[in-house]
Amino acid sequence: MFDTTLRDGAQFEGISLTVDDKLRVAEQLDRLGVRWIEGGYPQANPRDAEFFQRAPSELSLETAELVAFGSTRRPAGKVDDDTTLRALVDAGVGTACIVGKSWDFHVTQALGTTLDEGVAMVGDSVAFLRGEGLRVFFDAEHFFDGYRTNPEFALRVLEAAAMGGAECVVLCDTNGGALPHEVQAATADVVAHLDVQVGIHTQNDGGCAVANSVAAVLGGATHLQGTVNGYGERTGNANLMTAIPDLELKLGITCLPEGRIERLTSVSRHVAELVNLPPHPADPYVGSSAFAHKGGLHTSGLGKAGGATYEHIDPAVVGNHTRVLVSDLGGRAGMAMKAAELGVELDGAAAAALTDELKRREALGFVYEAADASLELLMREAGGWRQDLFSLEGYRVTTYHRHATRGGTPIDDDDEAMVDTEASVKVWVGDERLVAIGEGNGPVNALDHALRTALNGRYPALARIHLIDFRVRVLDSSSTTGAVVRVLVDSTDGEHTWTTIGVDSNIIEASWQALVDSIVYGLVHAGA
Ligand SMILES: CC(=O)SCCNC(=O)CCNC(=O)[C@H](O)C(C)(C)COP(=O)(O)OP(=O)(O)OC[C@H]1O[C@@H](n2cnc3c(N)ncnc32)[C@H](O)[C@@H]1OP(=O)(O)O
Ligand SMILES: CC(=O)C(=O)O
Repeated sequence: MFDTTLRDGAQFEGISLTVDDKLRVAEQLDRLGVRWIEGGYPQANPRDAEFFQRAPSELSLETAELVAFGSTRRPAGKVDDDTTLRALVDAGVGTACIVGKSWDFHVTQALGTTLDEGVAMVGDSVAFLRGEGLRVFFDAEHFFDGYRTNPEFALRVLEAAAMGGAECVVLCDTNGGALPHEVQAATADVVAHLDVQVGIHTQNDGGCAVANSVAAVLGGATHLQGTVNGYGERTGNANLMTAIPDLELKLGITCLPEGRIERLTSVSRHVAELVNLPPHPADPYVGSSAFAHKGGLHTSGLGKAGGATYEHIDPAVVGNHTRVLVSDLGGRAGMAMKAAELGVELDGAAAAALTDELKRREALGFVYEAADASLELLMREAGGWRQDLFSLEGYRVTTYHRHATRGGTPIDDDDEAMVDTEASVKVWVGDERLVAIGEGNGPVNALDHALRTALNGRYPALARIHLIDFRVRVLDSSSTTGAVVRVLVDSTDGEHTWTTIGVDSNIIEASWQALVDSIVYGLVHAGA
């Protein structure tokens, strides 16, 4: 397993890693147990060079070794004064991976040289690095396109790398357009032809990067390059989070040290945090939706005979877990399973009644799969529970926009438009009536302040509950400003986060519903 998240992954649009980020990603890769970590292109930029300088003292790798990436010498150049090759030697690692062209079209057009010189660039460069004491892997760029149009030249390039001392020639589908059957056949041909290890590196332009990696392994490749979450140039690389379990769990080919595959989900999500990209829910094996069941027929089967009915593996094997989603596409069985997941007791009659109520609400625009906290409150109510923390008598919100000009004339020289919002809330706690006013930078903020002021001192846990996100979606945009809106609010108590929902044609009322659910849920879970 050769991970190139820090090199090819860094070529993904939207990723820009600091040296500290790169060190943290390398720690995660080592935690997962890959054999090789391609740390970057030391000649390309000061960040990658600094990574290789700092890594020996700041990383203590247990299973992985660092590899430095570069290219062959320039056409008609000399290996001794080639800055890329020198940077690889100076990177201070034991292994280099260099890329060279194996498609005749690229040699003549992109490099602007002859095919013989193209072959010499590869052989000379590998031999130079070997002479400097490095182990060398050779990435044969555009191998499958080259093999399709001029197999004799493509194989000559691989031979030159092998003769120069490369211990692995890596067949690259650089444009990502190959299909599995051709990758498998070409790989098998190379394996039969050469005496060195053969590897595979695929891009995902045809959506086949993982399939092509698996096909190459079936064709005899024993070195697989890929990235965490499939990050990489353009549409990305082979996603190791998919390829590793495909190979280990489906084909019985060991990729990681014993006991590491169960770290797959946590490493995937941790690296997503480090590169600052949201994890993709539908990613196989590690995505949050990978084992999330929504259809009523599915959840019913799952409830009767367990995960094997609708899950291709036990999610725990890759560190993930089963989730049940309730929606208007589900029935009683899914509702009962979701209640059990949330720790709410719901008998059959209550589950059936709530299923009908939920379908009615979803028709109005509620989506409970996105708002587990509001769903839990609904379930509790279906089981006979009533929240007695507070009840609303009424609220009022006013926003005053005072313009900076009057009749086109500024009111005074430095006056700017002012928008003030004030809310008043009247609630009952038991038989005590509480009235409070709150100011805010908008209606929801003002209502939140007013409600907290009214409840001040009653529930100390309220101080720990904060809103962290607020999303509004217009549900019937044809009604323009009269449309129904859906508000989702994310909240936290510093330890857990939860999501609540409100739907109404009045955005303030929808927000109020989500706000109240958020506070009630937070207080109930704090034991208030
Ligand atoms: C398939 C892959 O993903 S390979 C990795 C691709 N990743 C990157 O390119 C990221 C890092 N790259 C860089 O920072 C820069 O491109 C550098 C530092 C490597 C080179 O920068 P520059 O010298 O300014 O060259 P520039 O980027 O404009 O062009 C690339 C040069 O490399 C040459 N080149 C391309 N492939 C190879 C190769 N396999 N061996 C030697 N030279 C090559 C090109 O012909 C071009 O040379 P030219 O300037 O004489 O036309
Ligand atoms: C080397 C590489 O990243 C490629 O050929 O796609």
